[in-house]
Amino acid sequence: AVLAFLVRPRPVRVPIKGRHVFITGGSSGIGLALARLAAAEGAHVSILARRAAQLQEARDAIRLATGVDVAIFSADVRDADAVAKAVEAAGPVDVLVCNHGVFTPQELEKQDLEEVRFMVEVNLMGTFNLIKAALPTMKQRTKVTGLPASIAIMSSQAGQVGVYGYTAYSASKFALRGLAEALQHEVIADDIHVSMIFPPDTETPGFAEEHRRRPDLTNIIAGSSGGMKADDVAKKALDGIKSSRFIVPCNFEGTMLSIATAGLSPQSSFLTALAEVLGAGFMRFMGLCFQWNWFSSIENWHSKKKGL
Ligand SMILES: NC(=O)C1=CN([C@@H]2O[C@H](COP(=O)(O)OP(=O)(O)OC[C@H]3O[C@@H](n4cnc5c(N)ncnc54)[C@H](OP(=O)(O)O)[C@@H]3O)[C@@H](O)[C@H]2O)C=CC1
Ligand SMILES: CCCCCCCCCCCCCCCC(=O)[C@@H](N)CO
Repeated sequence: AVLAFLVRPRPVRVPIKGRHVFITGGSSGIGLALARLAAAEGAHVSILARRAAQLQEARDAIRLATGVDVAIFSADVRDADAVAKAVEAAGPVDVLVCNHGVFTPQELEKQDLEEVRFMVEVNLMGTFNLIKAALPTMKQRTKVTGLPASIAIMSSQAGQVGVYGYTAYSASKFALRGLAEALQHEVIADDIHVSMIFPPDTETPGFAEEHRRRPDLTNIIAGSSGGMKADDVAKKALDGIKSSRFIVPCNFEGTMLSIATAGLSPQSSFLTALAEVLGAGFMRFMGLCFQWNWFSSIENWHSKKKGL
């Protein structure tokens, strides 16, 4: 009862049907699955990505699957002006999904700073550009419609725990959490609810590309969490958005990880708050077990390499 009183922001339902859902990276993988799902649920969907041909393909695929036409916008999220133009052309947004992301795993020592900067600029600065562009009209819109709105940010389980080979990627995804926590304070008065999605490895075109060059140890450590299909991640993400959850885990390991890393994040579900309060000590213990296991893998890998 105490927790039911304590949890903030208060849980609300964010409706999807008939509302404008704007998804970046909507031409591929998780973003495409989410666009299809939102369209199937009766949303007006806009998708944004760089490559126009992929956007058109995505639009055709979504039309085939749902009979719905989505609006497409070609822009690089790093280009604030281009993003602002696209958002303006798309019209006021009810649900903004910042899903675009790039990931090229490599040990920091081997990775060029150019590539580090690329990940930070797309994953982090791109999200700033997008939110800055959409927020003013989103705020007006919640006043006019009287319905809660949502800003969802695609993080990763590598945004909850640092993983070998992901120095730049994890940094960019951890940064999004700071953005999201602070932003939730700033937009709650406008009835805008922030959600962070934390998927594990997910079968997508981007992941297939990534997998070809991922260091062995990244594969081993990321393997601690079961892989998922893009459609299943999209379903979890949309459910989380609709129920205005701040933290949205996608699989069982993700639920454990979210309890272990709850920190001082907002929590609108009193059941999850209860799990966090009661589970804190045990989950810390489990986290130490996982780290023990990961450091053992790293040690073994190095001694094997020396042995060769
Ligand atoms: N797949 C996975 O294993 C996991 C993915 N994630 C996260 O989920 C999100 C989606 O991943 P996934 O579906 O695998 O990715 P994909 O690589 O399959 O798709 C990425 C999408 O983002 C777009 N995009 C990339 N860079 C930019 C840019 N600079 N400006 C505009 N659009 C851009 C791409 O289009 P285009 O290239 O044409 O611009 C594409 O539509 C990412 O944020 C990723 O970090 C999190 C955990 C696991
Ligand atoms: C309390 C104990 C919790 C236990 C669970 C721990 C599991 C952590 C595994 C981390 C996996 C990181 C995958 C990142 C995927 C990703 O983002 C890339 N594919 C790029 O897109």
